[in-house]
Amino acid sequence: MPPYKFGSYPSLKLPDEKSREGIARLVSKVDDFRELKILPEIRSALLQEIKAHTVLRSQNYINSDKKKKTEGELNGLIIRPTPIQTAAIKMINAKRSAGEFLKVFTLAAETGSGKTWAYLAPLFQYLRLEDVKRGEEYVIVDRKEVGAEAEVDAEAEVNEADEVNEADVNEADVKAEAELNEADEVNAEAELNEADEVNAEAELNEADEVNAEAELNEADVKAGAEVNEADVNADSEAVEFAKKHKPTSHRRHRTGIRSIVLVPTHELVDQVYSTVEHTEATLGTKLFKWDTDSNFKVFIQAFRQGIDVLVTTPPKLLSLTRYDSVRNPRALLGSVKFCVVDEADTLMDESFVQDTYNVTKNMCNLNTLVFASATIPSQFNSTIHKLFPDAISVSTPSLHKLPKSIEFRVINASVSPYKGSKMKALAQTLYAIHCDGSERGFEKRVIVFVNNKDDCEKVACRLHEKYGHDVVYISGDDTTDDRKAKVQTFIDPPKDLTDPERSVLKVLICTDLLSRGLNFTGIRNVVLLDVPHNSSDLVHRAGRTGRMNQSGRVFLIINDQDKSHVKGLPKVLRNNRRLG
Ligand SMILES: Nc1ncnc2c1ncn2[C@@H]1O[C@H](COP(=O)(O)OP(=O)(O)OP(=O)(O)O)[C@@H](O)[C@H]1O
Repeated sequence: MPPYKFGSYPSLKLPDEKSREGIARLVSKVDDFRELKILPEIRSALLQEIKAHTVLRSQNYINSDKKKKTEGELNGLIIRPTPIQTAAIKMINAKRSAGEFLKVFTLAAETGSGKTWAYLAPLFQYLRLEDVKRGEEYVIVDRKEVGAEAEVDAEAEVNEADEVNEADVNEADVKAEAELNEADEVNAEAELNEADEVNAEAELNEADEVNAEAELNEADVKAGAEVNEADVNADSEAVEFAKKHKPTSHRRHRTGIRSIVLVPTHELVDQVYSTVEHTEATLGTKLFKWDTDSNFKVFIQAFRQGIDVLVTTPPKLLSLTRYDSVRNPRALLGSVKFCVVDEADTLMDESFVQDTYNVTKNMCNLNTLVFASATIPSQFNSTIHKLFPDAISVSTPSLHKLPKSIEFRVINASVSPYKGSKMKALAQTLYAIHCDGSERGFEKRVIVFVNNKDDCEKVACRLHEKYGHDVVYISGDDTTDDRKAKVQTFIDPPKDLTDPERSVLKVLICTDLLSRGLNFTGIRNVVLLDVPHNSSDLVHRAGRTGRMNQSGRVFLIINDQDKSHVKGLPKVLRNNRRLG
């Protein structure tokens, strides 16, 4: 078992005020990606990907009463860094002092605030600079070819010294907090390392470890993992070099996995993979998705040629170690330098923590570990700080607030006309959404969350049989493909209606599993049929709408028994307070 406790995370923890203030100052100064220290090709890949796929493109369905934007207008959207993107890029990319090896960050910001790019930009930057330091083949950038972009970049070059100072100030704040806590905390990191060493030794002693035919040769991986870590100064030289050069198409093969993004669900594997995939052509990233439909032989081939970014779930990653040719997890993961644990509070809760721990402990050459989440439960926070006392919190000023763009309504099913029936209240709410004249010309989609998996079917059958709604539900019997197919209708943009006067409503009934991280495109209405078990669940479920400050509505259906649980909620929402 991991050397720490885990739990159901009843309350949320806010980073200390000093560190929040420091980050607010940092964020307020930046309004353009060009002001951030990212390499031009990474910035262009980022802007291109966001422009083409941002949820902001769904404004035509969500605000159907406003003038429809043309494709040209949508393509001309001005993309500015969100607060978490500014803070994360600045702090993760900040220069490290000599001797600093593993750096751990927790990124926390409200749902739909662009956390994926907040960790992907530093990840790409890390990979690119590592290439430079290894002396990969590069050609001098043709400035004319790169054009105005590169020139603007040269002009906008950030004053590196200032930036590092700012980051240092924040880091110092965070460190101060960690020191205060240190007295009453066991040094869990030491325990972790010790446990690792014992494990590693045991593994090395295993008779079948010496397998001449092993597909994954540990020596190769270690060789592949060899980067001049101590030479921190090489970083700034590499930045300068990379600005003037770009990679040739024939980069050297390097066995192993260089970075991993871990997520909790297969749907999220697809989502993150497709974001990275959109940059493949621009950045030449070699990526791999290890998921239910992946083939081991294909994986091994990709591994031998080198994987820049692997997207997977912890249990799936662990499943690789069950193949005869992958006996030693360290041989598999020893080359990983940058790891992201997305939806971190889920991946560190009791359903995942063992697997997350088992994979990360084998990343023995890790340089950067990023935990990203929209919520920081107290227990999660203390776990991270026990494991990594120097972990740096990067969180935004609006953390744990529901996005202002969400209109939140509480419906009491105990009163007339529902007379205690939550089903009646739900059916009535869906009927009202169906007829409200919004999302004109498009199929409307609504997501209904319940607390228990078994209730999905019951609710779906009642809605369909008694009220005639077009409903799909997530069932425990679904295969991964079944589930993905059901969810896809809600992730894709809505279909156009041939007759705009007709209103079509589709309903998805699901549990918390689908509340994490998924970008449902243009979903304007979310219904919570059960009161979520805790603030975290409330934040994530509500956060499937109102993404990137778009408008959205959340309906919470309660009855008299629930009343005491949500007593404080209206006030919190009215005054835009944080959930605790
Ligand atoms: N700077 C930006 N400007 C406009 N749109 C953006 C920007 N950054 C990301 N987006 C878009 O915002 C949407 C939400 O991004 P993302 O999924 O990364 O949010 P998140 O913070 O991870 O959400 P969650 O907490 O639910 O996981 C995506 O469609 C993404 O393309």
